Amino acid sequence: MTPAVSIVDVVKTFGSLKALAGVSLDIAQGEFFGLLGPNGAGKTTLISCLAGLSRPDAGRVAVLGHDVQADFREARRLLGVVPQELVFDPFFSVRETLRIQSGYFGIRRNDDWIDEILHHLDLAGKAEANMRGLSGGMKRRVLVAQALVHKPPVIVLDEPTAGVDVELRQGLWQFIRRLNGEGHTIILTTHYLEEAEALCHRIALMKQGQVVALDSTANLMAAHPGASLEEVFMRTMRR
Ligand SMILES: Nc1ncnc2c1ncn2[C@@H]1O[C@H](COP(=O)(O)OP(=O)(O)OP(=O)(O)O)[C@@H](O)[C@H]1O
Repeated sequence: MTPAVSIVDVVKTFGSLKALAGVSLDIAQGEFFGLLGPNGAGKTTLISCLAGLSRPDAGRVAVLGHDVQADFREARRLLGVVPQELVFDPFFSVRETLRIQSGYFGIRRNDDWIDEILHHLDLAGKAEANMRGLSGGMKRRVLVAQALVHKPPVIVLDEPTAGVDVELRQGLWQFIRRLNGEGHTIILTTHYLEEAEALCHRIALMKQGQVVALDSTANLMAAHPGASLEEVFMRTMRR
């Protein structure tokens, strides 16, 4: 089966800094995949290359077989990205923001799906509120909603729960799990390692632009009996 995501020998430099020093990784369709690593490891840079927002110096990235550079529109359509940074037009309401995002993908009359997403993200009561009036955690949930408007088969979440309270985090994971159960591939970066441990089938640990461990969550844990994923992470990073 075509991988959901195929990353081959990707290098990305910023001046003398190698943010990605040759990363290769396949993520299968339907996986719940964790991309973990300390600040500056290269996770967001890799996601930017995947989303076509950043051009690698070398290597190839494809989404469901569509090359991100050569076939950008199709690759982008297959991908939903929840970015780390909160960037919005403050004058639009939540619903308008989601309608505009739907329009980018050529989707009209998307309100049934928009309402369903808003319901699952506990934002239904805020549909007509202006973005500038939302709290940080609510804005982050709108970012998640924005990534889902076009029902992408591959969903990338870059630290989606930063600043989201415990109850809503649970609701968010329930919804993401459901989407995964329905066949969507999920790629998650997070610094909450207990979340990654509970959710991800397979994990890549990144350090200084390289993948330093890549295995099923069960195998990673079995190699360090009695240790939590946080301890496995710390030991791997110290090596
Ligand atoms: N546009 C840029 N210009 C210069 N350096 C950059 C740029 N984007 C990223 N970097 C550098 O590349 C390295 C990898 O950054 P990246 O944001 O990918 O890390 P990360 O693993 O996502 O970290 P975090 O967990 O803090 O989000 C860092 O050293 C960062 O400073």
